[in-house]
Amino acid sequence: MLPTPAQLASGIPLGIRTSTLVADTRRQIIDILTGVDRRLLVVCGPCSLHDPNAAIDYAQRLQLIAEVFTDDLLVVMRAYVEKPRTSLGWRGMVADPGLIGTGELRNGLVLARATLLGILREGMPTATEFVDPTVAAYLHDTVCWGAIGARTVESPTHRQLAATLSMPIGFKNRLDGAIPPAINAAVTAGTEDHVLALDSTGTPRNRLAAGNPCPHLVLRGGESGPNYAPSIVTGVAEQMREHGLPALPVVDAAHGNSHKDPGQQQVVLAELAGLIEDPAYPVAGVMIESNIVGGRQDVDPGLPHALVYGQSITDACIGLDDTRPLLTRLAQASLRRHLQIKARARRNQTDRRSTRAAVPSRRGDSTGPDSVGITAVPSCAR
Ligand SMILES: O=C[C@H](O)[C@H](O)COP(=O)(O)O
Ligand SMILES: C=C(OP(=O)(O)O)C(=O)O
Repeated sequence: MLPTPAQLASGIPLGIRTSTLVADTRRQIIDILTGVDRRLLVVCGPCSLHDPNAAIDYAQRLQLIAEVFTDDLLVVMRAYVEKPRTSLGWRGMVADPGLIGTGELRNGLVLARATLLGILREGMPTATEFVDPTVAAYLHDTVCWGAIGARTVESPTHRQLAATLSMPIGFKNRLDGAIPPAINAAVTAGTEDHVLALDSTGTPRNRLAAGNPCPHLVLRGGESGPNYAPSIVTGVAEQMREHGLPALPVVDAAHGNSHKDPGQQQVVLAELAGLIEDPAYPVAGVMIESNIVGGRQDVDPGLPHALVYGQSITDACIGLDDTRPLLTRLAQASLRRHLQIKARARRNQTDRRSTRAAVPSRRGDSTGPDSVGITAVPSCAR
């Protein structure tokens, strides 16, 4: 028998420092997604975690880089312990920690929870994709940002799962590039609903899910091509607002936006940095697939542990040496965007002052909001 979620959590508990980090980061991410916090969210890290030591090592190295940019970036580490596959393939640390397909789920759950906690202990906030709703019951409290991926975005079960989760959830556009299913998912997940869910003792319950506190979109490109062009991103932000979901989208520089090619991912990130400087480009963040060593490798079934340390066994990633300058460039873009918004607000204020001086009878009129691309909107959280 497997442990219940409560049994696993009591063996590998969150401490005060780590649970505070999770709660604070969730709040900060929501503020960024809704334009209250001016920084850029950066979800950055390996495509998947297979080696706990390398994962903690990456977290330590990323933390040292991220702490330099805290004024301009909120860096959250991709800590993906479940992998959705197009067809057959390794399904991640939870399902197959031994990398040989023997399904050691007990070890997988222990290793995944311990690794997520280890990353938090290094001071790095965590991001993951929720693939199996039952697994979510074991890990959700260790996660600051969550994704529902391109392969599951239309699944009612995953939308209901997101409605029960308290971290902001990003919904990816479909593999073929279709965006409306992700908008439908965000609307559904943001709505209160009765769902069948396991409680921490593993007992099935008819639970009233509050709705996700900040459902938003992740534009990951697709078979129809990349989807981070300003016209697409602006359209998505507008549609979300029309649905009463004020969260700005995140752009995934990997996957369909760069054909899983880390060289192309760097090109996309450089382009994104240029776009982000313009306050009219309404994005809250970017996603990067990065690892200690760039590229990818196959697991040899006969020698599953003869692997290059710190290199992906799923999608090819950008190496950390190349990730550092990209984060520097994104921080610069985030700062420039902020300075442009401030300069524009100052110009608007001066214009209003001169209008008032010219038309003294309009005393008492409302000045109205500044006309900048990213304005503070009410928080998603209810
Ligand atoms: O992010 C990782 C992969 O893109 C995802 O798990 C699917 O991979 P696959 O198409 O190789 O199965
Ligand atoms: C599988 C992933 O992404 P997508 O759903 O966009 O393919 C991922 O981010 O690991």
